Amino acid sequence: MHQFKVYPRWRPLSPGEATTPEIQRTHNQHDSGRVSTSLTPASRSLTERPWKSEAAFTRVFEANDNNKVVFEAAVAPTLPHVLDGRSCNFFAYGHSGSGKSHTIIGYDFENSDEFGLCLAAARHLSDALTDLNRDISNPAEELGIGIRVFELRKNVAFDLLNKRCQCYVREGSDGKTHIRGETEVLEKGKVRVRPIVTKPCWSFEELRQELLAGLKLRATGTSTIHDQSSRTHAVLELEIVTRALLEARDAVIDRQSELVPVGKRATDIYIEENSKGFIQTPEGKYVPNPDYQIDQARIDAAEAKKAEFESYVQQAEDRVRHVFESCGRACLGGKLVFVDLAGSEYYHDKTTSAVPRPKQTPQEQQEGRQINTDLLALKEVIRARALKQARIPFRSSPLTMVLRDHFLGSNSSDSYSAMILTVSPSSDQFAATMNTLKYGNLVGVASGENKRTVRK
Ligand SMILES: Nc1ncnc2c1ncn2[C@@H]1O[C@H](COP(=O)(O)OP(=O)(O)OP(=O)(O)O)[C@@H](O)[C@H]1O
Repeated sequence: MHQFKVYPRWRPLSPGEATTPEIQRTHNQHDSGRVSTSLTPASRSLTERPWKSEAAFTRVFEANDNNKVVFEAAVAPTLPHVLDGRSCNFFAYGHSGSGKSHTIIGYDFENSDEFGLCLAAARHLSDALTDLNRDISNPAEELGIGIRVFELRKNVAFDLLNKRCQCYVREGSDGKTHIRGETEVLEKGKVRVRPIVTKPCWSFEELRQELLAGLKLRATGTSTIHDQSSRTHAVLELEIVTRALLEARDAVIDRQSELVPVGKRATDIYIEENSKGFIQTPEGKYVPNPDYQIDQARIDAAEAKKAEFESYVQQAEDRVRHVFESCGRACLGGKLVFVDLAGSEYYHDKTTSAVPRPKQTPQEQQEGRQINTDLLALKEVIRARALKQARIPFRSSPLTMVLRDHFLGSNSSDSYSAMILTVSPSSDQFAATMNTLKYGNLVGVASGENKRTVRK
């Protein structure tokens, strides 16, 4: 069964907010086990009115719950699924400064009680893999954690483990999502279409260093962290890998890269022959050119070459499948995906939001529209999955395209996702907090829907 849980997390008042009154909130547990939340503003105004969610939340974390409490409740129960080879996804959503980075990445890399969810999960996974590796003698089969970190803005992914290189989110002819960068020319004229880099880590310490190095790029690559980081979705992926798996996947990228020019040449020859073989009449119709006989043998030779290179890709993909089948470890390919979603200040749902939007520049408005599209698409994907619809609208936005494989995973009928809604208790932030909880409420309700309760 696909589970999607939503957890509001209230952060403490910051030192700057110490004298501000707190938003009054009460939580009510329903028979379903889910929790509803009621908010009361410090003072009544047109935009700040009491609001009550539906029974949409699994549990509410209060300001005195540290990262360890959140990890134990929301992430730790999913680790057995990851060690069984499945994908588990965690989203943090909230206004700028509400605690998304504190929750997902954490600011304390020494005190394990304050590790962000990603690092805490990596430490637990690492410990589990150390145990599993004890009886492995072949280095190619040693289990490690492959880490990928990128920021997503529109359909561009900035690879934080590869100098913020730009990659583009596209759907391939195989129907899968590919995140690929420019074509690199290597030695001996070999070409390679650069993928998002996977850094394999064979110890927790190695992973911590890779993550820290990548996150530094997130900060220095933008003008101010708080202003800019809220306008992108940050994606951190941890996957259980072996050297054999990474090598097999690299071979797929190499074969696909080799196919690109061969496929292009076949297309070019086809177009060239057909543009010579037909002419346009004065009436605008295309008819065979009496002065040129299409060279079908040339087209066929190019197509045959393309088919040959496609078969190399197929063989490389078969090799990846073989690595999975012969590994004998169910955990191979198990994934944890953490997404620090763009700031909720950009989200606006016209059916629910009475919250005025902050004044934005035209560029911010355009980015805001894209973020809105992403977040609505995410909600619709969650809803379609809860309803077990045959067609899940993954193509609706680059964010949902990127998440497609993670949602489907190796066993789409048994996956797990959760969203942490980070909110500020400061009454100054009432509108922002309510906006975040409203989105979480929609997601929570959507994920709880099933065929019997579907609303027209
Ligand atoms: N639950 C919490 N407990 C203690 N401190 C917190 C908590 N949540 C957030 N903070 C503190 O609040 C500040 C802002 O949090 P954070 O940087 O995580 O916000 P953010 O939502 O990621 O912002 P942005 O989207 O702008 O990057 C940080 O100093 C962080 O340590």
